[in-house]
Amino acid sequence: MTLSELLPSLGCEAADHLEPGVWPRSTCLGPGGELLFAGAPVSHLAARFGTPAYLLDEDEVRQNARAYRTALPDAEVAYASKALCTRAVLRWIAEEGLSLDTCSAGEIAVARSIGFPPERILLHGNAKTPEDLKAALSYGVRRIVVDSLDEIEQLGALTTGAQQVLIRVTPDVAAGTHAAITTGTEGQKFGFSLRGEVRDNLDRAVSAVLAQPGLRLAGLHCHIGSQVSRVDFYEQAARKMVGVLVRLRETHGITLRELDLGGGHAVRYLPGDAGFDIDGYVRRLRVALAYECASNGFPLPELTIEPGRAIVGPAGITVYRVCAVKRGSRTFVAVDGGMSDNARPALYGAAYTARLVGRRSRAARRPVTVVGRHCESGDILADGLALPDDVHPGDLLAVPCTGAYHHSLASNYNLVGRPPVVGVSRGTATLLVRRETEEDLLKRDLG
Ligand SMILES: Cc1ncc(COP(=O)(O)O)c(C=O)c1O
Ligand SMILES: N[C@@H](CCCC[NH3+])C(=O)O
Repeated sequence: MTLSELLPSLGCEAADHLEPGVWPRSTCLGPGGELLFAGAPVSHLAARFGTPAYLLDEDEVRQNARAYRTALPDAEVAYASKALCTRAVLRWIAEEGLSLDTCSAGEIAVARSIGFPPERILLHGNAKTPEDLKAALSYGVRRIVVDSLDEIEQLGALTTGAQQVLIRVTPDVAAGTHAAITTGTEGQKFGFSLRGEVRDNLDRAVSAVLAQPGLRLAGLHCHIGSQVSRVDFYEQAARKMVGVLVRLRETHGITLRELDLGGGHAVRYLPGDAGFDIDGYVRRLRVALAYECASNGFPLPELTIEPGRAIVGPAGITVYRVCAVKRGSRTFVAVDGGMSDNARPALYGAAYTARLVGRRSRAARRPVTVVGRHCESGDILADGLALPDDVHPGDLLAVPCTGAYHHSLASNYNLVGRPPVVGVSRGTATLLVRRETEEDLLKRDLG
């Protein structure tokens, strides 16, 4: 049954009462201002699981994963688990046939605990610890993406078999995103430089890998950044990377077969945000790769991509309860969460929208600043947001597009326990990660 068929039976109004493009596809407004999320009333979920809580629409995660598989049937799509790494999410990803991009022994442990096939896992990181490398080797992770000469030596010393590696390259493509999540330019910490004069340059990396009997060089990797909406930056990166493959054939006599172009595809946090055109991306990538390969007589490489945010971000919302409303030169609506469950405004100046849920108000709307409970004046969740003037303590607020880099970036600042993750599918809610309690926090403090 499609959502539009389902809406009347749920007593839903048209979904277009919500800001377009930023709420999960299954959300709609029900009677009395109720927000229905994946078929369940958000106020019921808040009563059952408490607030703040991360709610995740399982079907949307699966649909987003499937959309990549459909758009790129001949490529490997590896979900970047740093966006949200829980056992249930990795199970859905495995069932949808995706691969997995991990970046620590911890993420590998979660993948291993649900039996995620190791031949479909990659390990990333600019500073992999011996524990990270050993975890990857002991689970049989198929590809390790190496990021420094030191790592190549350390990995070479740990392997006896034929561990496949990709070399991470700095393609020097600026991705038009926030500086803190731009990862493909010279002068940031990731990848081997294409410049010959620096110590950790690509040619040295290639020679170093080829000199290690336990390593087998399978291909190259690059990742230009995150929350990137312009497809032409990926096209630029793809062209450059083929150029690099061609050059390595000339200089080192090797024809590398794998090309991993990373992730970074943008999502909409606000109605005016650009988002990401997957079909346009696929079209332009195919043309760029085909053209560059054909004109250099180079075989089309096997392609891998690593979207994280675009798969889980739009499938999640966070629900908060209002603790206090303070009216002055500015009106502050303070909620029971904040920068500990959403670090993105403080880290990247990220902007969000929010809406009152669970009741309908006829009061005039006025701009407010939604703030968190933490001891910092920068703990702002949404600014200039139009909320009904009668917003009061006890009200529920929902914030969309919180499925990626919210739970995974959450902290215990001010010793606030991290919120639960609740999976919802067709009206049924399941607790995926429980709320962190004071007991949990005390247990770690050994006095
Ligand atoms: C190597 C690598 N691949 C994939 C990703 C996923 O990025 P995103 O969640 O923006 O798709 C990241 C994070 O930016 C990354 O560092
Ligand atoms: N944490 C960033 C994304 C980082 C991507 C990882 N390389 C964000 O929330 O936007």
